[in-house]
Amino acid sequence: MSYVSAARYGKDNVRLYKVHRDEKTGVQTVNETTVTVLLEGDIETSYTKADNSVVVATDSQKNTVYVLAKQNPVTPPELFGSIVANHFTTKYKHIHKAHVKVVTHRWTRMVIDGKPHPHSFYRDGNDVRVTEVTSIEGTGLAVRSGIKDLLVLKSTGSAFHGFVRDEFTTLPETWDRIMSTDVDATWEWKLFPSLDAVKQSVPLFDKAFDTARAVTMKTFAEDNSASVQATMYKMSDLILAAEPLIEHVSYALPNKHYFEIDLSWHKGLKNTGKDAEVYAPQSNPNGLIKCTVSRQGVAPKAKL
Ligand SMILES: O=c1[nH]c(=O)c2[nH]c(=O)[nH]c2[nH]1
Repeated sequence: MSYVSAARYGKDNVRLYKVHRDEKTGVQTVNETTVTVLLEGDIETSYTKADNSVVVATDSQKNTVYVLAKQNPVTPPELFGSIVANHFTTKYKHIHKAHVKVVTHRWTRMVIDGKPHPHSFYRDGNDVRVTEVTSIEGTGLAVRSGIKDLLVLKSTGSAFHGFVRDEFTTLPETWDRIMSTDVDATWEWKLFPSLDAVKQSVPLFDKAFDTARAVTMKTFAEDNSASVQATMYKMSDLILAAEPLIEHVSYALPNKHYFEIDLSWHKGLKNTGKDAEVYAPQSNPNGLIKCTVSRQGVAPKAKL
């Protein structure tokens, strides 16, 4: 009649904070993340036969995250995610895949009277660093890193013209528009055959994150954009060029529209075209433009 064709389960929204206290200098360093664990394996009978003997309780999964956070470094998140994912596929014979997502929230050290403060931090942006690791038994660790919710806007330097015009088209062509998006960028690393291989690459992860964030902002700011599509391709290409171990870069960019407002009805006020100053930001609908750019010679990315 029916069968379980796909199943995974685990703990979502495991919030985690870890502090490092440097005893010599008194400087403290903090890290706050939200972790998701999802396990796959020989677990069908827990669905079809109420067989809980195959269930590693999600409560135990949460406890495991806390214990591993105490016993291991939690940064970079690619390493911590790999440690947690690898734990589940090695500890339990019947668990063949473990998906671990680590969302890192920003805590930036305060500068007080020109000096970095030893133990005070502030949230300098709502963007988060997202790392997803899948430990695949007998294969290795698939690691995907990214930035999410980085809200950016440029007030000029963006055009959109030459698109299909037919009986469905009302959008005027523009050579100067506002461009705004919430950046969602991910980059996928060449498969790591083991946890040791991830450990050997530790210095690359923060470097790649800083590069991707900087490339995204610089390209967004400096590109004379023909479209969201053309700009996001340039960003992806630059990230691939900067880090040889990255095989795929994906962006998903909402096009957050700002509409001109015709105010000519009020005493002939000019507020369109080159006279536009007051705009109406739109909440919805919005464009949504996605792409994955892969290194030449690398097969298209696998769906995990
Ligand atoms: O950069 C853009 N790409 C599109 O595909 C598109 N479509 C649209 O209406 N405006 C835009 N802008």
